[in-house]
Amino acid sequence: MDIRTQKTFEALFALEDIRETLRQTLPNITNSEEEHSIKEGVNRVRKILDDIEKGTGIPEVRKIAGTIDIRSREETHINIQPIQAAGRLTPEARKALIAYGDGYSTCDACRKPFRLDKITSPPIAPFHEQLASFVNMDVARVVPGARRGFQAVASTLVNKGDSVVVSSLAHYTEFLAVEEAGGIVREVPLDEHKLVTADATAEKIEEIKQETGKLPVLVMIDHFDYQYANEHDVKGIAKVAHQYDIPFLYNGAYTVGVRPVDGKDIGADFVVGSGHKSMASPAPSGVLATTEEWAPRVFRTTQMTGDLTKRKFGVKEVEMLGCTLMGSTLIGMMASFPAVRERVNNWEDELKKSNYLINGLLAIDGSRVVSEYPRKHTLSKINTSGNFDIIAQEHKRRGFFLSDELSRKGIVGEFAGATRVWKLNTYGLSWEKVRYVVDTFHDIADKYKLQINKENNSNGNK
Ligand SMILES: Cc1ncc(COP(=O)(O)O)c(C=O)c1O
Repeated sequence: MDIRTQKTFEALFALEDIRETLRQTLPNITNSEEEHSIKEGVNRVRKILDDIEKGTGIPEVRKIAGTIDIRSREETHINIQPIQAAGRLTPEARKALIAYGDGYSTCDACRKPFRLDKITSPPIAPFHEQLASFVNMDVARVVPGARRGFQAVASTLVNKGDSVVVSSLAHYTEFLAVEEAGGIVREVPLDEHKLVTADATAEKIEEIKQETGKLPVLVMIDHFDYQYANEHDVKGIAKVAHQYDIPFLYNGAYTVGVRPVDGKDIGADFVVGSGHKSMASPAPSGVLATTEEWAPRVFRTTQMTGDLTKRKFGVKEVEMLGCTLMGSTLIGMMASFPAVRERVNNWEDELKKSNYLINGLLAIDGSRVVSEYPRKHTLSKINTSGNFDIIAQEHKRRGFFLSDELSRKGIVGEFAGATRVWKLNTYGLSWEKVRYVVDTFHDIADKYKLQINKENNSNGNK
């Protein structure tokens, strides 16, 4: 959706808000000053809509947008922030946030068997089915963040002292989930390309078996890690895990919602995704999907009864603590889902843009890409200690000079002050914006007399 359409949508929404206030207040208005100010508000929104039509309205929109919690960064800037890109909400999700802000607003039509994933109005039950088929698994639940997916699986499978195999680039939340269950994390070392391989995973499993006399109870690997966004051989690793009869958890925090994910093809027993990282959804949200085989264990229902009252709690799922996401978090996720389901098909183009930008940076003498290259993700880590950081040493603003230069040109999101090793993300930026970012970096390089090799901008040296 282009910015103009989005603005129109937002202004319409603000207008709707004012209309609602009018509807509620008008019959009681005795105070002509109040009436006047409401009418003035309506006129202001009308003017914004006119301005948008003429293409002149953005600053005015920002004023009113502030009142309905619209962030100004995406309206007036190009944001290359590394972890926010694919979690940014669609206008539909923004609308859902307000409409379903009340926590139990999803529960009006909750009928027997009284569980979130069984509610059909709004269509939460079909959404769960769509989520499962989106990642080609059998059963799915929404969870408050990928970390709660790890937690549910670890709590189900891991007993005190059990080993769990993770990558040595695993996210800290995987460690916490295992720790909480009483398990011990064992990391697979990286190879020289900073990748986790199937062979290294097999060696680690053998090592654990030798040392403890027991096999690990779970292998949990990030498809793309959070450090470099390098792609790890999840399919090969799942195969190894299964050769030992160990279940495999696929961490798709950086994939589910941005590129196609086929859990069955990968050989995953569990697929975990993050709504606020990669599914244009409000935080905290995520998905845990599994197979028919594992669903009865990880989504087991309670056996508890009240000792005095003999109450039973029906089909409430233990690991989900009954129900998980409610209100606007869930409806926001659902509102973005049609767009998310569609956008995964654009992944190849997203990768072209990512590589275009990285190549543009590599063309500046002294740049290096720390992530694997060519890029297989839109998140990348780069090293500019050989160019921008040298300028920073002499500059009166030190490391902040680069952020100053970028934000002067409307580019934000890099870690302010970081001119050595830093991350950026191109996800969702149009070609026009990506080209503009590259041109801006080149302009800054020119200004500070750095060498640019425009013909040879595919230098991928590490
Ligand atoms: C690789 C990876 N896994 C898991 C997580 C946790 O995701 P969530 O915030 O949805 O719990 C993150 C968050 O940054 C991550 O980078």
